[in-house]
Order: sequence, then structure tokens, then C-alpha cells
Amino acid sequence: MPPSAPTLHVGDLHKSYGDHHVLRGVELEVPPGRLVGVVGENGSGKSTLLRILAGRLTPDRGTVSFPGSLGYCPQHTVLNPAFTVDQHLRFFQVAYGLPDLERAHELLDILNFAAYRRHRVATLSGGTRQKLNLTLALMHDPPLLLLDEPYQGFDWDTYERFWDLAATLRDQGRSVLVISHIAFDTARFDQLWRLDGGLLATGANTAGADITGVRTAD
Ligand SMILES: Nc1ncnc2c1ncn2[C@@H]1O[C@H](COP(=O)(O)OP(=O)(O)OP(=O)(O)O)[C@@H](O)[C@H]1O
Repeated sequence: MPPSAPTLHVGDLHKSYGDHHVLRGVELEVPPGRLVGVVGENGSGKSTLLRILAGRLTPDRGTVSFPGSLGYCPQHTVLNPAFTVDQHLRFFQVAYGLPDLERAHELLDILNFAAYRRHRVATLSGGTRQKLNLTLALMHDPPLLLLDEPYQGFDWDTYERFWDLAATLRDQGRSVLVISHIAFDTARFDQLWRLDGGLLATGANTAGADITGVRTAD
């Protein structure tokens, strides 16, 4: 594969719920080493799009292709309250076929929740559950990351750590797609897309300047 080939390619994606046509021909390419944002109003279809890209939902029409594996951090955590953080890591280690948990433990340190390793999920705060949710999406170091508002409930320090982590992954050549609601997040992205009327359009930052293509010189 040539280095400039997109990690993710999405063509003419359509999805309806009954007669509610949510996605109406979404086109998207995400190259390696790019941190891409998707913004849009509540109900515009952002989570629907990400769930389709992650293979959790079948589109009515269209294509999604990417080489290799992906990491998906859904908006709502899918954790088992009866199990500890460590037990979740071990389940996912088996599922991903990882030889060790070195990267997972690194992520626990980066996201600052290593102290909770032996705690059951039922006893964790919402923000700490979300840290585990994100760790489970990243621990196998996939080339493509699909993150649906991954910092919900994070304190400010962890929120900043998340963006440092996302930038590091981008710099290491990963493709990172983040759904965001927060207007001031938009400056963090190399490329910004807005989901509106079922279509993706190039976005604008809060100052109104088009930031799409900031890192697209390659
Ligand atoms: N399973 C479903 N059945 C019927 N309608 C659905 C279903 N899932 C989503 N929808 C509808 O599809 C539209 C898009 O929903 P989606 O959750 O993708 O939007 P979103 O942009 O992620 O919203 P938010 O910003 O509030 O998270 C909404 O009108 C929602 O009510």
C-alpha cells in the first residue's frame, strides 16, 4: 500500500431508521497520521455513522473499507459492572490475542487510573469507567481509531492528557477519528467535518475559518 493511501475509505453511505433518512450519501477518506473531527447537531447521525464504520450497524447502502484492525470507543460504555478493571483488561487481551498487557498498563498510567485496577466497575465513577472504555479501544494499538466523544466525564487534566495521547497516536501514523460536541475542541483537529442533512461537509472552526486541509499538504 502506498504511504498516502487512506486508512479509511467511506463511499456513498446511506442509513434510515424507518422513514427517517439519517445518512444520505456520506463520503469520507481518512489518511494515515491524521486527527480528524466530526461535529454536528444532536441527532444529526454522528453515532450512527461511527457505529457503521465500526461494523456495529449495517448501512442500507454504501461501502466502508480499511486495512487491518480498528479500535472503537462507543459513546456509552459496554462494561460488566461485576468485573474489575484488571479482569476487563485480561478479557480483551485474549480477544485481541495480545502477548502481554504492557500497552494497556501504559494507558492506565497516561489516563491516570492505575489505582483502580482491582476495583469493580460497579464502584467506579462515570469518568473512570470512560477511561477504561477508552483503554479497551486503544490497548491493541490499531491503525484506525474511532472515538465517540471519548472524554465524557473526564476531569480537565485527563481531558488534556487525552488530546496529548490522540496527537501522539496521530504522530505515530495512526488515523484518529473523533466525534465531538465541544466547539473549542475543533482547533485540536487536523481536519474537521460537519455532519449536516445526512452529508459530511468540510467544517469551520469557531472563528469561522475553514480549517479543513491544515495538514493535507501531502
Ligand atoms: N435505533 C434507532 N432507531 C430509530 N431511530 C434512531 C435509532 N438510533 C438513532 N436514531 C435516530 O437517528 C438520528 C441520529 O441519531 P444519532 O445518535 O446517530 O445522532 P448523533 O448525532 O450521534 O446525536 P447526539 O449528538 O445526540 O449523540 C436521531 O434522530 C435518532 O433519534
